[in-house]
Amino acid sequence: MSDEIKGLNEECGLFGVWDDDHAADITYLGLHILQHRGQEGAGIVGLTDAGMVRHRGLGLLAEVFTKPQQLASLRGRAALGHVRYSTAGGRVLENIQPLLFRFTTTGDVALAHNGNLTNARSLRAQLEEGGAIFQSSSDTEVLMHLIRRSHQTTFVAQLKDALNQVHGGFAFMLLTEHGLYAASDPNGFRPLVVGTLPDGGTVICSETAALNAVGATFVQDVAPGGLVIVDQSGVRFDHYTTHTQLAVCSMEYIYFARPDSEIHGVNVHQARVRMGRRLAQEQPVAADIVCGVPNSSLSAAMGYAQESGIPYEMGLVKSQYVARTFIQPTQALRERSVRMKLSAIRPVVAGKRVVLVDDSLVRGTTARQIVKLLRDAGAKSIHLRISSPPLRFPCFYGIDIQSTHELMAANHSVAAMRTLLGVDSLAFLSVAGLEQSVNLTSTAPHHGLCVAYFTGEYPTPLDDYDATLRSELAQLYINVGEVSA
Ligand SMILES: O=P(O)(O)OC[C@H]1O[C@H](OP(=O)(O)OP(=O)(O)O)[C@H](O)[C@@H]1O
Ligand SMILES: NC(=O)CC[C@H](N)C(=O)O
Ligand SMILES: [Mg+2]
Repeated sequence: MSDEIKGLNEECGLFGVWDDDHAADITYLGLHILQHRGQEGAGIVGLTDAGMVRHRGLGLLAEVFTKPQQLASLRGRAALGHVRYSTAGGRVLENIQPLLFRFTTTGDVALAHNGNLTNARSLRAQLEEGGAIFQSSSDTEVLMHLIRRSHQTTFVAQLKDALNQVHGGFAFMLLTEHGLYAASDPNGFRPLVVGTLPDGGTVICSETAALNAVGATFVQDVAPGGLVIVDQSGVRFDHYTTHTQLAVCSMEYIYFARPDSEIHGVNVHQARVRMGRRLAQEQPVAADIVCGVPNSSLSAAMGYAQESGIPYEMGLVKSQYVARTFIQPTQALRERSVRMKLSAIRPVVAGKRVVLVDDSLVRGTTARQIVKLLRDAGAKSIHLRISSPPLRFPCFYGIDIQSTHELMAANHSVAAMRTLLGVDSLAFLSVAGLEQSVNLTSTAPHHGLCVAYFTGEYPTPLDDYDATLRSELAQLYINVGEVSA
């Protein structure tokens, strides 16, 4: 499996329904709202009168479900869906989730996962040694093998046993004939929420935006270490461990999640506006206009403009029909899609001193292209402001950066990046500024956020990834303090 671990992928979206006649259709709609979380593949398993039926494929949801019959065949009172962006295991059909396991004695199980397991490689090696035969190369599958090998006697006890053996980032959902189950890792890295449908059914999914879209009412976030069990007796909020410490992925607030979602009570758009405001306080500059980089930085740009008093302008336009660049799998594809995706509005930027606000700088592809666009359109000066701290360390909990090699800020000082990007000034939000802007009500370190990609402080041991990271870091230029040049 190690050869197949990709360095350039990110997260996934989960959506499950229990006890509604339209479970599969609702799941389809919910996945559509979560499409931004994964574009490599999609799948839905429906619990039908004829047992569990699955339809899955590579590509966007609309590319996978092309005929009404594909969805109709999944109809029943429960369903589980997934949109994938791989973190471990290749972009091949057998890794597209939900994974479906057929058991003639105990009934079928569908499994879906958002996150990345840090000890999957070593667990798999042990399991294979013991005779396990895997059907995929994704990290996700180890959970099912651990469930089946558990000596506990009930499914819930076996599941808890298995959840205590996997490490890293996970929001897991499982569907059986008897219930829908959802679990969050002990740090709650990835978002996962529970809602109620108008007719009393239950929805569990990655983001509240998907609850809203299907008319469900938010009930609560799945707690770190929590296990939610939904079956004929209702919804139970249980847990598999009490050794927990909230460390929500801060990149969810910065970039991944939809602005209309709420994670642990914090609206994503409003958090981004506060990041922009704080950035304006920390890194002011004299300029004529503030422009965001559509889409994800528009909230932060608005915040920067509000706080600085510099007019907010639409300097860049985005084509609606090009997918997110950050999660395109190769550098060549990323560069091409940035060019196809954005263009400058010449009369807005010509002759102006522009504060360009983006939410993150990963490889620098987007910023390099935009600077060129703005210069070509006649901008007088460009002051790039990033509403997150410099990304200098990889993530092993589900974001698509598993190596320092591709991180611009891990390989260059802020001053060197300013020159490489061709901007007049460059500055980032501080880690404290980020934490206070998100403003989670948590007493955990970093106000309940994971900021490992900025500070190198990982909330958990890195298991299978530890040795590689250490050797990479030993070779790097990293000066963690500096945020402006
Ligand atoms: O430094 P880079 O490697 O270019 O990556 C960073 C960029 O990628 C993301 O945008 P993306 O275009 O993926 O999505 P968006 O349209 O939602 O902002 C992010 O918002 C930055 O703009
Ligand atoms: N991005 C994700 O959450 C991916 C889930 C899982 N690690 C996979 O690669 O399929
Ligand atoms: Mg962007």
